[in-house]
Amino acid sequence: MASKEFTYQDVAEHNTKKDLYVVIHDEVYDCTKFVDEHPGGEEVLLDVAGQDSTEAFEDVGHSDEARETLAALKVGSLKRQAGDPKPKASLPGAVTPAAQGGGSAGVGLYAVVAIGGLIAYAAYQYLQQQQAAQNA
Ligand code: HEM
Repeated sequence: MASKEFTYQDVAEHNTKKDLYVVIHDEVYDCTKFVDEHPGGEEVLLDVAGQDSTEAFEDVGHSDEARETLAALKVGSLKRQAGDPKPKASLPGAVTPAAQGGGSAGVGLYAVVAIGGLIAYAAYQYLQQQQAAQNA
């Protein structure tokens, strides 16, 4: 199978029904011949023509058969360059957890552990007192 490298700009040029490339999981697929056969209709493919359609493809929950069809349409892989749209999983401008002060999740976790510890300690103390009271 061809393993040509495409830039996002290369793929973006193939954005018509007669020449339709899409990017899914950073691989490039030529859906030109498939667009008329797509059980989900041609519209959805035209909507994502020349773009990253990873999210659209995954949201539908395509079958293994669909994934096999997809594999057969592969023409190469995507070569990301600076300034390209980010992979669909992280939306443009989205704040990454690290930039958001990655500590916050950790602090929350510490708080849960600390509170859990306090509760356990209080329960232990309480039981000790109960036992002491019984033995008295
Ligand atoms: C580009 C490669 C794609 C391939 C090879 C593909 C293939 C298929 C196949 C084989 C089915 C039949 C059901 C199944 O086996 O899961 C299907 C259904 C469907 N596809 Fe795609 N698909 C592609 C892209 C997309 C995209 C980008 C969308 C965007 C939303 C989409 C939307 C749908 C929908 C909505 C159905 C359900 C149709 C129904 O059950 O009535 N597909 N696709």
